[in-house]
Amino acid sequence: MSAKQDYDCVVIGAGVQGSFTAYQLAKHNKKTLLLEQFVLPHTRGSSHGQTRIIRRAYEQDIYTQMMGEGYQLWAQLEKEAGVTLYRQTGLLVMGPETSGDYPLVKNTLLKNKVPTVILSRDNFHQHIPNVVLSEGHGALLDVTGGVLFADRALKAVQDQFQKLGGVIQDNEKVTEIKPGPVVKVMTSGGVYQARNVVITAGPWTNKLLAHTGFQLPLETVKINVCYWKEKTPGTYGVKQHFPCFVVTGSLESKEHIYGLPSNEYPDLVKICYHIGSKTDPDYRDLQTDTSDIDILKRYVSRCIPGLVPEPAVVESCMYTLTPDRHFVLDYHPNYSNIVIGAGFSGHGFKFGPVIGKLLCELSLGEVPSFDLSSFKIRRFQSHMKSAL
Ligand SMILES: Cc1cc2nc3c(=O)[nH]c(=O)nc-3n(C[C@H](O)[C@H](O)[C@H](O)COP(=O)(O)OP(=O)(O)OC[C@H]3O[C@@H](n4cnc5c(N)ncnc54)[C@H](O)[C@@H]3O)c2cc1C
Ligand SMILES: O=C(O)[C@@H]1CCCC=N1
Repeated sequence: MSAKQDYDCVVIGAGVQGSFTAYQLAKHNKKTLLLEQFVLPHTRGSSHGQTRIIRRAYEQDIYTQMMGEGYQLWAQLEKEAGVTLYRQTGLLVMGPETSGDYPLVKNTLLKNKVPTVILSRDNFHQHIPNVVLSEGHGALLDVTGGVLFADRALKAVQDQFQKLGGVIQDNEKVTEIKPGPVVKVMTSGGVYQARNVVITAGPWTNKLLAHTGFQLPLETVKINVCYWKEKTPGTYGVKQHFPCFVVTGSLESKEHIYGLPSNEYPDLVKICYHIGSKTDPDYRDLQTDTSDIDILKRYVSRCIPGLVPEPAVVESCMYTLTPDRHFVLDYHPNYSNIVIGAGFSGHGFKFGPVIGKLLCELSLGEVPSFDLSSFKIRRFQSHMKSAL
């Protein structure tokens, strides 16, 4: 085992959140180490794949407001790295018009003056051909919604971090954390110490937190990432201005479905179900439940008639869910020099640059740029158990 190396901050986990946090710390001239258990790039966590949706359409103001800054920070990274990371397609939101999330999303967009087009049932078809709007559903377009090029973004932020002098050690799993005024981090390849540690370990968060005698109420689920073939190539393509879309749910309709235009694989449209089956991140391939694919097949054949209602490609990914589906952005309850960013609940990618900024602010002891009360650990008081 190599000799101890000292850093101002060690960030554990090089997914989107850890990579942006490390980048922000390096921007603040902190000597920063980013540790990743797998060889980069990898497909075993939550941040891989070519695309993610970016949007301001949310039920809660806080996310819509955070994304106001999010768009600016994505543009800044595009400029710094000289790459395109965002493609504007618009985001189509459909859902029961008077119940569930749709009216909340509509209200948030209008209240926050986000460019929005409300589609009526009469003009829906003219704007969005080849999609059937379900009975009783409303529809709107979050105009600046679109696609983020996820793999490219991860590489860009990690490259920028290294250009700023940051160190990435991949293929190096953290095996132990010894908290204290100086935290000791043991890995499969070395021992490091730092005044501050940030844990951004995605689905493995609780496995790491166990070393600190603490557990969060997190659940990891596997998502089947399905791609559906266009009957006529290009029908739902970015070049045809087909938007990203989200079908919001309600108590009666359990549809929580989202999709992105065909782009990454020729003639294939990515459409996924937002609810997955419980898994262990180290054994996710053993989770073989496909009931989500059955729900998607029925939706595709009913509402997206230009697609073959049988997935042509199925990949996999994981969500790390909190009970209320809001993030965890907070200090460790027992160690103020350990910051936790976790529980991104299947909607965290677009926030990567903002989360990186916020976790960096927490780690530096600065006042965070946004009110983080929705993201505090103490909201789970009744769920939490000590691992001590
Ligand atoms: C199918 C799918 C679709 C999604 N769609 C969207 C979308 O359209 N828009 C959106 O905004 N979000 C979306 N998300 C959510 C978003 O991708 C996640 O919220 C985000 O990627 C979470 O990032 P993370 O950094 O927290 O986790 P991860 O990417 O999992 O990163 C954690 C990292 O920590 C590493 N690690 C863990 N333990 C250790 C250890 N002991 N030592 C060293 N390293 C360790 C892991 O290997 C991993 O690389 C989607 C997610 C999925 C799965
Ligand atoms: O976060 C997103 O935008 C996507 C779409 C809705 C469900 C989850 N991820």
